[in-house]
Amino acid sequence: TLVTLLLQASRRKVPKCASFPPGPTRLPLLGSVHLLPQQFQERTLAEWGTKYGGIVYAKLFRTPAIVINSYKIAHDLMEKRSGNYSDRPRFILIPELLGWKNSIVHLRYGEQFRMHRKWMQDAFRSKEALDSYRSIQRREVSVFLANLLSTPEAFMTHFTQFSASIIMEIVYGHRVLNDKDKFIGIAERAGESTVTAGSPATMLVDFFPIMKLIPEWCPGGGFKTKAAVAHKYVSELYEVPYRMVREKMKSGTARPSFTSNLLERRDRVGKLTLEDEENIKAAAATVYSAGTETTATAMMTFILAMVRHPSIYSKLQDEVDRVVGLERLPDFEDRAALPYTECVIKELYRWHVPVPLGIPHNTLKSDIYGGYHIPENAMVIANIWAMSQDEDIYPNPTDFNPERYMDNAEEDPKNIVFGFGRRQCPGNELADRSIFILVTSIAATMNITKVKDTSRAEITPSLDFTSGFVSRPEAFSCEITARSDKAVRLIRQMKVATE
Ligand code: HEM
Repeated sequence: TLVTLLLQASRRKVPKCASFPPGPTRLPLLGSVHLLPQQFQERTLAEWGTKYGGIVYAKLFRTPAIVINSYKIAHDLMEKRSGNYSDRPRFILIPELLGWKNSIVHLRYGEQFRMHRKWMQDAFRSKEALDSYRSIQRREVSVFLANLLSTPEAFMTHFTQFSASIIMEIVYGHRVLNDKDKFIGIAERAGESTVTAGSPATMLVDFFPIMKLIPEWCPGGGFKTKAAVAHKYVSELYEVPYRMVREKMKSGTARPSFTSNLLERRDRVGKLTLEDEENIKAAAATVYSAGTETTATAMMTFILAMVRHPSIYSKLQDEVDRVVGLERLPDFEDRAALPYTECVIKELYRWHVPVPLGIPHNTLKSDIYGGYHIPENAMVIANIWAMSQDEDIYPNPTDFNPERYMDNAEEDPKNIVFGFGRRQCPGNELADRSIFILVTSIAATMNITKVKDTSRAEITPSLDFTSGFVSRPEAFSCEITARSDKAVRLIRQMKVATE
């Protein structure tokens, strides 16, 4: 009878008619990781898609993984069945060893996640909240344009300062005055050390939780040294700006912010617990780290695309000039009248997606899709990059071609690049508004051209991108110059008016 029961149980786990989706060979212990390179994993996972189909089954060590390379399948599972696909796998390295505790990015699907998600939705998805950030965005655009006039070659740094300043002010009410800002320094150290400590090799601990018990001095324990450095910087990011807000609130000098609003709400309903404080610190630090590099990356891609496609840039400038005129700079209200600009923005998201593999989801229960069995507790990896380059949705996907979206002919990439379902990026609207106002303001005031070598031949920047969680263009050069004296005057006037 025991044998019968066991047989029944195993039959229940994998229904007779359903097998796992096809996938690459799996070795004992390793699963399929021996087939995964350290760099540009999205490309290998996309090759698996070509070979085995839109849904692939693999094993990462002992963890079952479902790789989704097709937008339709991602939509069917992660959107339409999002109740089952919105959990995260248990990560150890980043939340436990690097100190990103209570960060929504790693929270399992449950009460605490829902609370953080609501905070994010209220602050970054409501029209009222988003509209209230416009004045900050306008001011930072004017700072950005003035910086671009004085040091155009440092455009990459200016984009980072732009997105960092906006988020610092929204999250902590702190106004950034220059690139030597103390809080930005803290956040950058936390971000950089997380990337260094979180390389694919050290991620092993996520698959072998037992490794976290290995002492630092033991062979194989080296990852813990890097993790300890990151932990120190991440704690600084959690604590220092938070304490600044608390102190300013006490002295009555705090500007309203994401952090001060959450604290006030808690204060109003009674005592603020230590647990509340931990959650608020984590939410604030997470917004900063999730929102800065991603937005800056999309803007770097915009410049790269425009240097390589001068005729598209002049068409964009023509539309902006026609709608906005030459007497003022573009504003958020102009958006509805700028259809070509809208297509350029869609295409810059798709042409090179900032977060190629998104963040893995996890199944809560087993499921059947297309006759295949999807196990419970499987890591679900949506290959956003593969979807953005899918020839069936976007013919000639490597071309930068804004016209493909005219008359809504092709899928809006915004449905892909920000992820899926209840985990979809809560900062998508804020990022999109920042990108709109930057794209149009740059088009209205600046010319972007290729640099020339000593024999005056134009140099086309290459299409090289960094590999990693966020993938941005490798550093490249271009000429950015003011379009006219009038454009320079408008930038100066806007700077004075928004200060
Ligand atoms: C162009 C800019 C951006 C891109 C491409 C981007 C992309 C993404 C992606 C792909 C995910 C994973 C979604 C999933 O799991 O399915 C994500 C999550 C997230 N993003 Fe963004 N993002 C951007 C900007 C921002 C901004 C500005 C903020 C903050 C205001 C932000 C905050 C977050 C947070 C908190 C999460 C985790 C959500 C959760 O786990 O529930 N992002 N983002």
